[in-house]
Amino acid sequence: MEQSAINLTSIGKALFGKTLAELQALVVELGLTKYRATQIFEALYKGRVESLAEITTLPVEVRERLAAEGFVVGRPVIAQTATSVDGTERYLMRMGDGETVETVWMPEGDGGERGDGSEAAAEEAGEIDEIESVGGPTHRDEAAMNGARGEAGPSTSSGAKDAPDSAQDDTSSPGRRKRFQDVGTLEKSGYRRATICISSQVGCAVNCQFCLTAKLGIKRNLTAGEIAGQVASVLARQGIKVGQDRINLVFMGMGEPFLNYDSFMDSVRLLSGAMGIPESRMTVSTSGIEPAIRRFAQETVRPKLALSLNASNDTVRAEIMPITRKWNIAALLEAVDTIPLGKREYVTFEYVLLGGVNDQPMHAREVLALLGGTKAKVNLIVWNPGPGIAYHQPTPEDVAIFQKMLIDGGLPTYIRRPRGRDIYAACGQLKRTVAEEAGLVEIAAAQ
Ligand SMILES: C[S@@+](CC[C@H](N)C(=O)[O-])C[C@H]1O[C@@H](n2cnc3c(N)ncnc32)[C@H](O)[C@@H]1O
Ligand code: SF4
Repeated sequence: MEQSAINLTSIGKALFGKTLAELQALVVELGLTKYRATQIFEALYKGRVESLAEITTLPVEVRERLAAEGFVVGRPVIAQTATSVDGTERYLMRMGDGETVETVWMPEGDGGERGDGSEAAAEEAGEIDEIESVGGPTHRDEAAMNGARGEAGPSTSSGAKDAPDSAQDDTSSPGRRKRFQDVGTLEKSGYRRATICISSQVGCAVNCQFCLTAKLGIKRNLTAGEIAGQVASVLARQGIKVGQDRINLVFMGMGEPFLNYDSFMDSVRLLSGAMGIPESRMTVSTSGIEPAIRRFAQETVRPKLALSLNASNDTVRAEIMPITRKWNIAALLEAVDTIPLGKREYVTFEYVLLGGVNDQPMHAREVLALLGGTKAKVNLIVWNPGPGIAYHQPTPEDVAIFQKMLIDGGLPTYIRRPRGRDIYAACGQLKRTVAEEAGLVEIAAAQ
């Protein structure tokens, strides 16, 4: 790995993240032939090189010229790792200017992608071979055409299959063990399946009261190269063969992707166009930035959308997510309605269950009133605790009742499997310093 990739203060000299057109402009400016840009492009995104020296398709003098001009590959570097008992790996990713974010590797995923209409979810459920991604009616139109709530959604039995595995991490249960054995089986059958959770900002400005990342505040946006580069670094570490292995991406790590919209969307284009991961295998989660949701609805290439609803009315939501005072639930749902959905595509509504705050039957009824009759599915997330955050986990009984009420009301409802809670890698736990300072996580230096 080139030393300058770590010490570089200017991230502007990073090649990783540049489009082919940008690389072409760059090489032409240096007086090199345009074809060199294609070689660099291939090496960066397909060859997964970490340093200029590894771009052996380029003549030595061209590599030296690039180095002399200060250019580096500049892909995020895995500086530290933590491994969970459940197989999840959490990486501390260091950027060119020394800032760090966290990225999570989840063999087999966390269930967050289930039932969202994505290719991955549908294949997993054995529903389809192929899926239409954009251009259909909006989620309310489609539901109306189906004539019934949740008619096109996963069956309630499939929701029940993900049964409340309680508010506790249950990695010792036979069911859980079987899921991990399945990874080995998949490997033997020739491919691997995993989900990578990506960060979009260093910290976050949104200040959700239940989220550990919020405690960081916002330091800066990540560039498109830094967002896509997290994926490239993890794929390289895991030896993943894109096109053969099944990789899902969730933009659910540190930060609010829709407050870094342009870089987020540029990274989507790099990941799909240059790195070959279809956008139908990507899901972006937003806390609800209304103008950005409307913009997202206009994109021709876009991931699936997950909206962090997290409360059934504006009063509770404003308490736990102060951003609700800017854009309330009604405004968010109207914006979501403008998204043209594929035939089997759903909008996911994430709902973090906080004991005694938003997890009671009256809240479930309000959720049904908000989302009933739409092409929505709900992902319940049992709150993951963090130091200094004074919420409680819901009881397993309350989780079960909440899920059953939504399913009975016609909303496909899943419970997200918590991954890597023991290493602070689960939803909303990505805040390295707090966890480490509290002595809760053992971090190993990356090999
Ligand atoms: C960490 S956020 C990142 C994406 C985006 N900023 C958002 O809020 O949707 C991903 C999901 O984690 C949820 N979350 C945050 N803190 C959590 C916690 N402590 N336990 C469980 N889920 C949490 C959020 O509500 C959101 O649905
Ligand atoms: S839940 Fe999402 S938007 Fe809210 S503070 Fe955490 S990362 Fe930011």
